[in-house]
Amino acid sequence: MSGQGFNIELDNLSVGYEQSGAKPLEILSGIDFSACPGEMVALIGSNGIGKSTLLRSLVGFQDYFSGNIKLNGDELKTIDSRDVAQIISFVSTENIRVANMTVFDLVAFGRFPYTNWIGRLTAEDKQKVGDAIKKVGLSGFESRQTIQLSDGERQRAMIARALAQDTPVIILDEPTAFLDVSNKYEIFHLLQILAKEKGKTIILSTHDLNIALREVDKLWIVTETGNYQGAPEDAVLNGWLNQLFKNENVGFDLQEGEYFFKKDFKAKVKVEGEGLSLTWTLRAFNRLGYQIVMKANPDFVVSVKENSWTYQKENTNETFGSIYELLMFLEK
Ligand SMILES: Nc1ncnc2c1ncn2[C@@H]1O[C@H](COP(=O)(O)OP(=O)(O)OP(=O)(O)O)[C@@H](O)[C@H]1O
Repeated sequence: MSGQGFNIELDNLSVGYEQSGAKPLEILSGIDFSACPGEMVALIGSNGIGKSTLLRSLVGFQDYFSGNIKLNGDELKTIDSRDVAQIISFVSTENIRVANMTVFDLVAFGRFPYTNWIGRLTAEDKQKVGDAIKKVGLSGFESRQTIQLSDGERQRAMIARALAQDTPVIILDEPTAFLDVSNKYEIFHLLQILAKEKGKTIILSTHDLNIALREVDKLWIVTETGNYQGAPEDAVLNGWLNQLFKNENVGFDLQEGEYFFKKDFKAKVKVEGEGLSLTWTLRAFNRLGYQIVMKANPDFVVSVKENSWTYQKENTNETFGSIYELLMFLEK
């Protein structure tokens, strides 16, 4: 199946949980999303909105209530589970706590849909396992026990297991949750290469919105008021990202392409200068809740030169050698 690309279509899908003695608990409904081969999709939404529930339904780990999940036009429910394992691999936060075994054996588990009943690996299986370990940057870790790995290394090993499974669709639930920022970017980049070079359909849930906005082809957005899909730039321009959080203090900066926390302004500042020193001085004032003004009467003015920051207010004129010193002066 690995050579064939797969379209995924969710049509008026409703997902949730059966509850004994009570009516079923619907978590998400009216979901109309799609993804095609070569596309990397990020599923985003606030904590507890139902991202994991949706992904678990998508891989067949739990039943959905109504609507359709179609893989190349075939309803997921009608596909044999062994065949599904050759179409979709799944990396979840739950199976991160794996039993202790070597990295090689963990990744080799990815070959289970192809091995015979005793799970013997062929030379081709072993090569795919080795390639997957190399791709996630874990060469040299093959015989390391999984309990001797950091959270980030274990996360990479789980991704390698999905790569070894060599399916046309890879679904990952928060694959970058435990990683530092450089590793987050590397994993996004690696998945993007897999999508583009191998035509895989990749769907991942994430809270790393700023990275997702820069790296993925499409967003699936679930909110309390509606569900949306489109390019990250469509999401920004249509205001969908503003609906993600109930917290009215969190806003989305359309120019910067980043979320920010709304604060009451402390004072109005006019900042003069140029280049990177100016950019980062403005960032610092933003962070501390100063309103930056161009024309309105400022409460004070700061002039920025390469390595000096001069504060001017009425008769006071003070020069500082760093942003930190300037801020200490202002905040005291
Ligand atoms: N087995 C279960 N039975 C009933 N409700 C559940 C079950 N598992 C999760 N839920 C509920 O379903 C809702 C959605 O949970 P889910 O884990 O899908 O959210 P999520 O968007 O992935 O959240 P997060 O970003 O915090 O990981 C939550 O209210 C959760 O409490």
